[in-house]
Amino acid sequence: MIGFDEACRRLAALATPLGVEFVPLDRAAGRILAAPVIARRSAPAVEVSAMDGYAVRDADLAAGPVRLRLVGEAFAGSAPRLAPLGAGDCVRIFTGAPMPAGADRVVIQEVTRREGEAVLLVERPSPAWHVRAAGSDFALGETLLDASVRLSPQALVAAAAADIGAVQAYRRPRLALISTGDELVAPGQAADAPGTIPESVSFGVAALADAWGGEVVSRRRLGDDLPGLARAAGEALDEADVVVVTGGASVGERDFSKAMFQSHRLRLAFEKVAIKPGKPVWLGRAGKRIVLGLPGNPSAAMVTARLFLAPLLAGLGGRRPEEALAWRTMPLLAPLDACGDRECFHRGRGAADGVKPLGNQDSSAQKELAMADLLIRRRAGARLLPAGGLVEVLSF
Ligand SMILES: Nc1nc2c(c(=O)[nH]1)N[C@H]1C(S)=C(S)[C@@H](COP(=O)(O)OP(=O)(O)OC[C@H]3O[C@@H](n4cnc5c(N)ncnc54)[C@H](O)[C@@H]3O)O[C@H]1N2
Ligand code: MOO
Repeated sequence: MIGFDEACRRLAALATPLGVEFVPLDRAAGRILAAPVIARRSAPAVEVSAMDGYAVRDADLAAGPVRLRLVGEAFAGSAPRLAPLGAGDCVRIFTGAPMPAGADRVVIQEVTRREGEAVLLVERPSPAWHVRAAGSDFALGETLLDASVRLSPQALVAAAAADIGAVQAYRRPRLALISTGDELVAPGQAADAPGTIPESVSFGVAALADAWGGEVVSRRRLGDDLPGLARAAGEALDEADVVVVTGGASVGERDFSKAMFQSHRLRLAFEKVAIKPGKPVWLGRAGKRIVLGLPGNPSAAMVTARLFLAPLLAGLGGRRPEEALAWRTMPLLAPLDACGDRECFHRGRGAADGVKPLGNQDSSAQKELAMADLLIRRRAGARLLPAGGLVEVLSF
C-alpha cells in the first residue's frame, strides 16, 4: 500500500491539461486562462472627466470671482472638442466625456450656478482635477490578466475592458459519474422500498466536481452486475475525459469497480492508499481517459473526492494539481485521538479561533458530514493531540 504523498505524485503525473479552446466572455466565468489577456485599447482612450460639471481653464479660476461663458457640451462618447478653450470659456461636461482641448480641470456642478449661457462659480472648487488621463487605468498592449488566472467576476470585467470578445481558456474536464450498488435507489424512493438506501454520494461528488472546474456530462446508478457495469464503463469512457466510479472499490464479492474496466484496458496508477478514511481509493488510465474509483462509504467518498478528484480536475483544467491542496495550520479546539498506521483525514468545522473535529468520524457518516468544512490531516502514528495543538487543515 502506498502513502498519501506518493499517491499525490502519481496523480499529478496524469493530471496534465487536456487542451485549449476559445470561450466567449459571457461563458468564461470561472475558466482558467491559457494565454494572457492583453489590452486592445487604452482606458480611458482619451483624457476624460471624472465628474458631472464644467471643464475650465486654471488661468480663469485664478482671477477671483468667476463668471464663465458656456461654449459647448461633452457627453461620454462625444468626439473630443479640438478647438482650444478660449479665455473665460467653459464646456458643460459629464462623467466619462472627453476633455476639451485647453481645459485643465472639471469643477463639479454643485459649486456652480447657471445663468443662461453664463456659469458662475459660487463656491471655491476643490483642488481635485476630476480628470482621468488617457491610459491611466491601462494602456494599449498592457497585460491585464496573466495566463493561468481563474476568471473571477472581477477579472471578467478587466477582460471585457481589454476589448476582447473571447478568451483562450483551458478545456474543462468532462466527467461521467457511475454509482454502483444493488441497494441504491434515487433519493425519494427508499422509504417505501425495504433493503434499499438513497444514493447520496453522487450528489456530493457532482457538486464538488463542478466547484473544481469539471463538467458532469452523465450520471448512472447501476446494480452490481459485471456485464452491465462493463457496458456502462465503455459508454462513460466514450463520453468523458474522467470517469468516477463510486462503491465496489473494496474486496467484497460484488465489488466490481475495477473489474468493470478490465476489458477497457485499465492500467492502474494506484490502488489502496494508506489513509483513513478512503483506503480503497484507486486511480488508473483506460486508453486516453482517466478513471478514479472512490469508496462507497459516503464520508470516505467525499474525503477522497476532495483529496484526489479536486487536484485531478485542477491539473486537467490548466492549474497545478497542488493548488487544490493548500494546507494551512490551525489550532485544535478539542483533543484529537492518536492516528494509527494509516494517515488520518478527520472531518472538522472551522471557527474564528480554530478547528473542531466532528464527533462522528465513521467513514459511513452522512449527518455530521454536512457540518464539515475542513479536513484535518494527521500523519500516521501521530499521538493524541490536546486542544490548542496545531494541525494541518484543508478547506473541504
Ligand atoms: N474485508 C475488507 N472489507 C472492507 C475493506 C477491506 O479492506 N477489507 N475496506 C473497507 C473500507 S476502508 C471501505 S471505505 C469500504 C468501501 O467499500 P466499497 O467501495 O467497496 O463500497 P461498497 O461496499 O460499495 O459500499 C460501502 C457502503 O457505502 C454505501 N454506499 C455505496 N455507494 C453509495 C452511494 N452512492 N450513496 C450512498 N451510500 C453508498 C453502501 O451501501 C455500503 O453501506 O469497504 C470496507 N470493507
Ligand atoms: O476507508 Mo474506509 O473509508 O476506512 O472505511
